[in-house]
Amino acid sequence: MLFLIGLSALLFYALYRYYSMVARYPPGPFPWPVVGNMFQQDVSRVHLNSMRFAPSFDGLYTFFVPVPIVFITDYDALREAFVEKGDDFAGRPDDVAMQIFTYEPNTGVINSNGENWRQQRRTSLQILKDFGMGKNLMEEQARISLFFNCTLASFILFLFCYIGELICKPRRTFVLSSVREFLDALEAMEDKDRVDFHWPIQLMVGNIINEVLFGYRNKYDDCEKLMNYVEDFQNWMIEIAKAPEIAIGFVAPSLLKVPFIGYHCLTKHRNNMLKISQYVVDNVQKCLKGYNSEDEPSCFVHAYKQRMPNNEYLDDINLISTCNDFFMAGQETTTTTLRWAMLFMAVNQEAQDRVRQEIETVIGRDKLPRMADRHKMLYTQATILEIQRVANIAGGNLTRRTTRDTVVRGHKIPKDTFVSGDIHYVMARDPLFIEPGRFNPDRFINDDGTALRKELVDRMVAFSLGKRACAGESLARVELFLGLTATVQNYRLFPRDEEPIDLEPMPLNILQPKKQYIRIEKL
Ligand code: HEM
Repeated sequence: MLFLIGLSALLFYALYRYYSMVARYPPGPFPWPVVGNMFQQDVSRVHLNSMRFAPSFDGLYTFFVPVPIVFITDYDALREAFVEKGDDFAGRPDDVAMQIFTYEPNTGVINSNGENWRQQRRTSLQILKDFGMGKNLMEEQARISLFFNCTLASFILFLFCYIGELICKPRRTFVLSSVREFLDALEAMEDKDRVDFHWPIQLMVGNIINEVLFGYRNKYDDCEKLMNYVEDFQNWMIEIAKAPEIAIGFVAPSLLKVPFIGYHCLTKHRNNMLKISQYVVDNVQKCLKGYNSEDEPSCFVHAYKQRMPNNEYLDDINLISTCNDFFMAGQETTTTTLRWAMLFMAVNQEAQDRVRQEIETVIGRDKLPRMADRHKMLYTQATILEIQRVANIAGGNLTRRTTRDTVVRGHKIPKDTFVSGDIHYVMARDPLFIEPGRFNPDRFINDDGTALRKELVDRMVAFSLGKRACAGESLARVELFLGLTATVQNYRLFPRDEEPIDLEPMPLNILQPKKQYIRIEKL
């Protein structure tokens, strides 16, 4: 009897402790002791979890798997957390997933923390900017209008500066060269009635990041190593998604120290990642052999190396890890979005015609589109926003970690809590997206057709928000714009009569379309 009373008291105390812990987090679906909400989630379709749970809570909820993760599902709450309280949400977890994915602990951009992350991210963004990604590419427009407005003296000064810059800093055309090769590959296809865009897009995007990082492109008929990297990486992602044993590392990280458990839950998967990353390591090392500190850097590796003497955080391991991050993050995301783009264009003939009409008016048929043209192409911009919104490729966003105790929407969130900014849910369910399931680029354009609707553009959060938002956004935007417009300028895309297009994504972390074919017609 005494034993039973003692056991009940212990049980009661354990329950009290558990639910006291639960009460420290924002409310969410009821968690059961020990297992939390683990059995309430759809592991293969994590992006659908918030569809079930978010409507019952006020923009954020906690899910225990069994460690607590706070999901932020409302745009304003996401802004409050990631932008207004950006520093509080700028951490990444140091959990088993991060150990599997990172080249070395706390190196590179995606998974590092603190000052090392800040320095790697800042340096990478500066290098990309120097190479003309983002703003610089768009400056051409401003220069041309300056040409007509200035006085003679300032015009001569401007001309000297402009020519000087052209000589010293030759404008790189990483993206355009790869887009041209992509069009050549389409041209060379014999059967245009049955085109799978996967590999042509994958190689275009892979070559762009390859050239940015290592200074060279793979020829289409000699790119086995790049293709192996892509295939191995995809298989590895599928393997990880189907490896329930990794969950042990989340539930009881201390068990990872036990050799057998540690090997199966962590080391085996990590070793596979290191094998795949050998492509990046080899390329970085090859690139470093050709480095000369006196030369103008022609690729990311050289530019990073040149900065090393002036920054104690920049070293060879961080260089490899950062290249690894950019190579990984820079391929599947943009490739998947462009693959969806081609399918949406084939399904939505009217939208495709309107994009082509705009290309013909602004650019014509004879030259390839440039980023500078984008500002005159409102409908095309709206179409790309809508493609990203409907494709909604991030099944689960990268997890953040709170760096201190903080508050969102009046709910306390303790330091070191894992947080997921549920960008998938925001793009699929924000009330400003009327009929969210319908592909409708016009939703992004104001009533008189003169500008984009800022409040909706802000809610297209595919690149996430705040200090940890996508570091490759400017490059990705260039790839999406040039990849899509160059295709539509040169080809008409149709569904095949005998094969309707399937817009249901595959259940992976990055929501890819299923393998399928469309018909293209040269213009
Ligand atoms: C359509 C294409 C892309 C999409 C939708 C996308 C989306 C994202 C998202 C959602 C995140 C996580 C942000 C967060 O923690 O809240 C992220 C992070 C990141 N992305 Fe992208 N991305 C794309 C393309 C790229 C490209 C082309 C590169 C590299 C060239 C890149 C490099 C990175 C890096 C390095 C991070 C980590 C940033 C950090 O932790 O500071 N991404 N991206």
